[in-house]
Amino acid sequence: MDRRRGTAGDRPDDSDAEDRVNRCATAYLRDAVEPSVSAVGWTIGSGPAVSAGRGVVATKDYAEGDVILVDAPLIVSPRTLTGVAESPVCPVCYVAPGLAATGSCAGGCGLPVCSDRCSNDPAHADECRYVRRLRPKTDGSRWSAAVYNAVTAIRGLAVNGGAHKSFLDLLQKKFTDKPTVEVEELKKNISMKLEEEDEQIMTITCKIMDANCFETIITRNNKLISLKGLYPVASFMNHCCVPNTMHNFNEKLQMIVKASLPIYKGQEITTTYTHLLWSTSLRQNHLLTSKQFICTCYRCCDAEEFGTELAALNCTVKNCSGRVLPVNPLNKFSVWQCKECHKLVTSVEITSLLKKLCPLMNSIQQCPKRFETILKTFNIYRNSTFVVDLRLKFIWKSKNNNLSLEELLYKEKSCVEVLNIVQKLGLGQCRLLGLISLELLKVIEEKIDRFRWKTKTLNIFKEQISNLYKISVSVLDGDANTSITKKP
Ligand SMILES: C[S@@+](CC[C@H](N)C(=O)[O-])C[C@H]1O[C@@H](n2cnc3c(N)ncnc32)[C@H](O)[C@@H]1O
Repeated sequence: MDRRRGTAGDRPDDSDAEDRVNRCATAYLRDAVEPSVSAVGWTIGSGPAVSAGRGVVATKDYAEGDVILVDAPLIVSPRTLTGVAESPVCPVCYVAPGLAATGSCAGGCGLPVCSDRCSNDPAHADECRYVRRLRPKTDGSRWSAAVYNAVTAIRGLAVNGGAHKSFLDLLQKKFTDKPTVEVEELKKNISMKLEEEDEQIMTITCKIMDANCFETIITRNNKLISLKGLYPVASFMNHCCVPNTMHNFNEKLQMIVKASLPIYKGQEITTTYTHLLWSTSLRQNHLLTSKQFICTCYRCCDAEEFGTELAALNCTVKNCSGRVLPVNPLNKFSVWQCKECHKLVTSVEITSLLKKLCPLMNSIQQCPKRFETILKTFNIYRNSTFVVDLRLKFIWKSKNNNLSLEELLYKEKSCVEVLNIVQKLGLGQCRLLGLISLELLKVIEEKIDRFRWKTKTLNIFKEQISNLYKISVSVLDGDANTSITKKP
């Protein structure tokens, strides 16, 4: 990838290449998305406004909540299975039938297709025929994990045979000399030899997915299923830890990219490749291992992350109530320092502490009482990224009508704390804001159901509910995976 920064149009080669990218992007959206929503107020290019290589730049102003882009997936596929305990989803309709219930496709491709209907689905016909010809090594009834994990790569062959194959050439590929695991495993688990050209396309497809794919969420049988989606136009959006967009997925699995912050003409349009509430070290680690770059955005440069102190650990010096933060958050070997007693802690000590802390935090179940005891016992900073993560798990997993009053109030407090962090980080109208506002709204409704409030108090709650409802609707409008049913 060309990481040079310069003015778009400085180099004739660059501007030709950018023209081609923009032509392909516009043609793709014209074909794949309804023309009414494919109008563009952005361009793909390089230059001083762009954080790396090519990026998407606004050609007009956008207000919070404005739709910037609706993109359609060029490839959607199930996530790769990493262990025998993991269950596949049907690669045609994406329901999760469970490992035991999963047979293989009646068409003989060795994929865990859930029903005859899916086996006979025209969308599955070409890949079924292709894989069958490769003679997958299965015992006739079991599905093949190797074929399943290669579905993404195999779907790249269809892209190569289609009208928008140019994206296989245009999109960034993960830089690696290592053989692609999915393709190597497929080769070992079929009786026929892969055609050289097919193998090449499959390898390119995997590298493109590694560099560009989004987590695509779909609802099946009331469960959220996480898939991989290649959205060829949105793929040109670079990362920022305070992105100015958010995205939802509609019923057709199209990605709706909206402005989460005001965006001005000439400004780069960004997304996030990590969790918004992870601390800088977690985000940096994720970006380096999965996308091979170090983010240097203004949030990453601020050890306190705009006062949220997500990375902070409590100081272990007796009688000191200070918090320890990295001196240089961009350097993983940086020394850490207590803000109060100024004691220095080496990165080795921090790493060893985090190694003990992570499994402990992961082992904590949903019970807030036990959770609070652990925080005290192990002297964990109550606003650290780990605690935020636990609060979020509790918010997502607990069912309001099953909670004791104490737990319900704890959930309310957790929602408010998360919303405060979202605000401090300046994340604007991000999806998390919509989802947490919706959860808080439901908690307040549950509280109203349980108590007989006086009219005056009720009116305050009604106003709060109405505000939360407005926020959730404006953020989650068109999101196929959330249901905002009740209008207060
Ligand atoms: C999905 S692509 C984004 C488009 C890419 N810039 C291009 O020219 O095709 C992801 C890649 O862009 C680069 N990138 C994205 N955001 C970045 C950032 N904030 N800092 C440095 N590199 C970034 C990284 O190389 C990353 O692997």
